[in-house]
Amino acid sequence: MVLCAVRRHLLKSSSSSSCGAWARLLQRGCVYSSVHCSDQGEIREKLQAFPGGSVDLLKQESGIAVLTINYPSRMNAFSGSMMVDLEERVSQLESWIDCKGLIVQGASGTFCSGSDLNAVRAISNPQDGMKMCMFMQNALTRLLRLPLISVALVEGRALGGGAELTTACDFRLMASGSVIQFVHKHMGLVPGWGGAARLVRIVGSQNALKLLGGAVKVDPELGLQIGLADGVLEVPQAEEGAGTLLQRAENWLSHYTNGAAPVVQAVKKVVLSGRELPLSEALRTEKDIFGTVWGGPANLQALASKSKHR
Ligand SMILES: CCC(=O)SCCNC(=O)CCNC(=O)[C@H](O)C(C)(C)COP(=O)(O)OP(=O)(O)OC[C@H]1O[C@@H](n2cnc3c(N)ncnc32)[C@H](O)[C@@H]1OP(=O)(O)O
Repeated sequence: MVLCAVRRHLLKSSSSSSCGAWARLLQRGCVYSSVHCSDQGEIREKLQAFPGGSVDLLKQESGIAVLTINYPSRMNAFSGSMMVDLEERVSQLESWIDCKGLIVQGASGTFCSGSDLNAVRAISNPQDGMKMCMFMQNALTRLLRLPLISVALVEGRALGGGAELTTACDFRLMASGSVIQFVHKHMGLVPGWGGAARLVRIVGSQNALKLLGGAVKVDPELGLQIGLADGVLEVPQAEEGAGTLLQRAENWLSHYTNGAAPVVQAVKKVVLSGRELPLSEALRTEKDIFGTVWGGPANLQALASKSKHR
């Protein structure tokens, strides 16, 4: 059922060169099945009862958006309303036709300290916990499947659900002094927002077992060593200005997002299909996505310019 859903997303989107078709399909609902999604409205209402902070989206003309987890007084922990915010921002990104890239960051020098423990305490009964878990799994799976190239810019701490959020991006950039830590075991938990499944795919099962079993603090050096981090950025000196780290992340990301939006989106889609579909279906989907860029404006322009790849 999961595979069918993924293939439907990819095939439908590849039959149209627009990002909108892809977006509409994803917006239609859930990443798994209607069973998991039947309670979305109910849990959304419950989550809204735990307000505080916000998740802010800035879409830029460059095609790069910035998503900011913003609740500094709680180290950017996710309140209930922020979980709903996140899902809404993902919907907005799904319908952004010119999207190419996304930077996910935390406000005020730290990434995200997971779920808001005050909200967690209040909804600690198993039924609501499961619904919240599925709500966040759904939102983060859709985030990772966006037809753009995303990077988590980790400054300060990414703890618990914050660490899981980093794995819902294509890349992770760690600022000097930052830490990613799956603290779930210390909380008597395991990841439930899809973070374990994604972590295994990023660092392999041996490393994932070590990180989860030992609640290991991953600093930039270890992050690079095991492949959790894709790059390390020096935190700028105060006199260099507050926006500089973000600018550095934008520069880093631009290596992958330079070029025409349909081509960047197609790159993400072929990689996504390779990652999520069995080989025969991935090959068919790749062919269909190829068809959306073959003979397109960027392809014709490249052919006309007789470019050499030296
Ligand atoms: C999905 C599963 C999950 O995510 S479970 C949640 C996992 N996260 C955690 O357990 C984080 C718990 N918090 C901490 O370990 C520390 O607060 C960290 C983040 C290391 C920061 O320490 P420190 O720099 O000393 O600041 P502090 O403790 O004084 O925190 C500042 C204020 O922020 C709050 N805060 C922090 N994290 C959360 C959280 N997850 N939920 C709710 N509130 C949080 C602290 O309580 C503190 O608030 P206050 O100033 O005492 O009112």
